[in-house]
Amino acid sequence: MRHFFGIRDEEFIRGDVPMTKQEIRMAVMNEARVDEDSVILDVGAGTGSISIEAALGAPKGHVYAIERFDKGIELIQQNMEKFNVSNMTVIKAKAPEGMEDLPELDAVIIGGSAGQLGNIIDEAQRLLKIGGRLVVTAVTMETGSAILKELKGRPFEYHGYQMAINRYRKAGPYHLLDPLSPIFIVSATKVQGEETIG
Ligand SMILES: C[S@@+](CC[C@H](N)C(=O)[O-])C[C@H]1O[C@@H](n2cnc3c(N)ncnc32)[C@H](O)[C@@H]1O
Repeated sequence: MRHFFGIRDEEFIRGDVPMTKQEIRMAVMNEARVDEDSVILDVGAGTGSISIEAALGAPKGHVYAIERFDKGIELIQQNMEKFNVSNMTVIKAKAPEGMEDLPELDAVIIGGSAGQLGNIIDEAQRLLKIGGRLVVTAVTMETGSAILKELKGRPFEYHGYQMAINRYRKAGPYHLLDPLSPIFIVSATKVQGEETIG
């Protein structure tokens, strides 16, 4: 049966590793154009929420999840088991390490880079098909602006936006708004030739 994106946050097994929230995850899946046979790389996979959604949305494809810390790797593996996901390979490495031997990719999603953004994008550029998608998220203004700097002069067409989600929270008979951390999303498509601003 087709997977409809939008697993609720509380369905994931979580620790103290930051996780991409449902509403943001949906935007990322949409920007990554995850299809049933997509081959996807998730860099900085954290608890695995993006990797799991992508793997369920690409049952004939494959997801590679790179995470540098053991506590994340354990959560990713637990979530794979919980969601019965087998079309996924977990790689413990600090990217761009771990990207050397990957196959051609339809999408690369970057949710963590630890000072390696330029080197990770170098590898993503090499691995992505023409028409493949690069989706980068950032919560700090510094990383948000580093993404734009790193895309300059590269063969990607891109657009971006900031998402600020305010969730309903019940307060007695009323509803208040609970804000999530605003996040920058830059969504790029690999093209032949030089960069253009979309
Ligand atoms: C904001 S969290 C990502 C959350 C994830 N998308 C999820 O839904 O659980 C960022 C993660 O990236 C990892 N990370 C940061 N830089 C990395 C790198 N260069 N290689 C691999 N993992 C990295 C961090 O350890 C952290 O778990």
